[in-house]
Amino acid sequence: MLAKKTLARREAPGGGAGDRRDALRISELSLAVGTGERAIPLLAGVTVRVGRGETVGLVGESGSGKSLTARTALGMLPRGARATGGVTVSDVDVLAAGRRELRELRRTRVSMIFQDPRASINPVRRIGDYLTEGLRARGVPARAAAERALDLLDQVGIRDPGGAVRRFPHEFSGGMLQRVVIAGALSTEPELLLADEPTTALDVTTQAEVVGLLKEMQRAHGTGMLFVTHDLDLAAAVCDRVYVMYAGRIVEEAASASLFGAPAHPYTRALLEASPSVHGDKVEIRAIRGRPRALAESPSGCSFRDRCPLAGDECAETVPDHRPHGTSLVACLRPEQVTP
Ligand SMILES: Nc1ncnc2c1ncn2[C@@H]1O[C@H](COP(=O)(O)OP(=O)(O)OP(=O)(O)O)[C@@H](O)[C@H]1O
Repeated sequence: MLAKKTLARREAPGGGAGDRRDALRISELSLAVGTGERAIPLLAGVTVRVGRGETVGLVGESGSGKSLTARTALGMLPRGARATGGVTVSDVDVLAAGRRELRELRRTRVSMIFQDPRASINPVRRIGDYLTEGLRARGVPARAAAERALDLLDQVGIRDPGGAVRRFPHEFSGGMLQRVVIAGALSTEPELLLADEPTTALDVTTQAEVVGLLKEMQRAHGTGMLFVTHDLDLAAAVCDRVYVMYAGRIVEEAASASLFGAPAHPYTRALLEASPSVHGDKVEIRAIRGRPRALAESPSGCSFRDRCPLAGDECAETVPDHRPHGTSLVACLRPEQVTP
């Protein structure tokens, strides 16, 4: 009942996929820790946009900067980090926000789901308290918050919500607990959901159920979702658009269908060739040569050039700008050699 009311309210001002207002806008974000000669760059010129009701993937190998990028939307920067560029959630300037404003932002507009649900829930608090605290903090009366918790548990497929609210986290399996976390993340009807490898710790069947549930809930609530994953199959199945990260930079952006069908960056192509099922009937799996690099240790010019089969001398000279190629925006001097 409550969910339907919520839905109506969300859709009235043009919610869901039709809303053009961005849930998240990261513009030319650069991040470094340390100062002077000791400064270590972590991200360079990262631009990511998530529309309301849109699911946007952030993919790349371990250490490429996916989590750092996602966490900036919550104002969670590494200790001593300096950021330049812009990070806006709805109309809030995250980089300029004070502690109180950030707390408010996290309480009302942005939620995050991590890989391990047990890390997000206090083990000694009952599920009911976990679900109602965000609502209570927003001024929802105790009784209405309790009803809403039951409703949310029902929506995420927890049987016997009345019993579940009295139980503790250890009484749930990993998959069931991740459902509870999803219910908690959506309880405050955030405009933006950051999902950082939300299914990596789950077995394959549970993974599919949780992803299906996330999509369904996200659509119903008109929430924008930034979906961080190293799993291309999952990104292809879940995301409308995808950004590919390498060594602290975005190297390609495209609609999901075109990115996985016709990659324009040699790194995207290499990732696809290293992933058996996204690549369909091409059964030969080729590991990407060399190892992924952090931004601080990447070569001059294009960061990928020491692993790239297409690299030439000019790739060492400058960091390639993003330019359109086919339906992608790609940071490569030779995309026509990847997709003619
Ligand atoms: N506080 C910090 N100080 C220094 N370096 C950091 C800090 N936090 C992250 N890094 C480095 O920044 C890079 C990007 O880290 P990040 O966690 O964003 O990668 P990721 O793409 O999410 O990888 P994974 O899939 O393994 O989580 C890594 O090389 C990491 O070691």
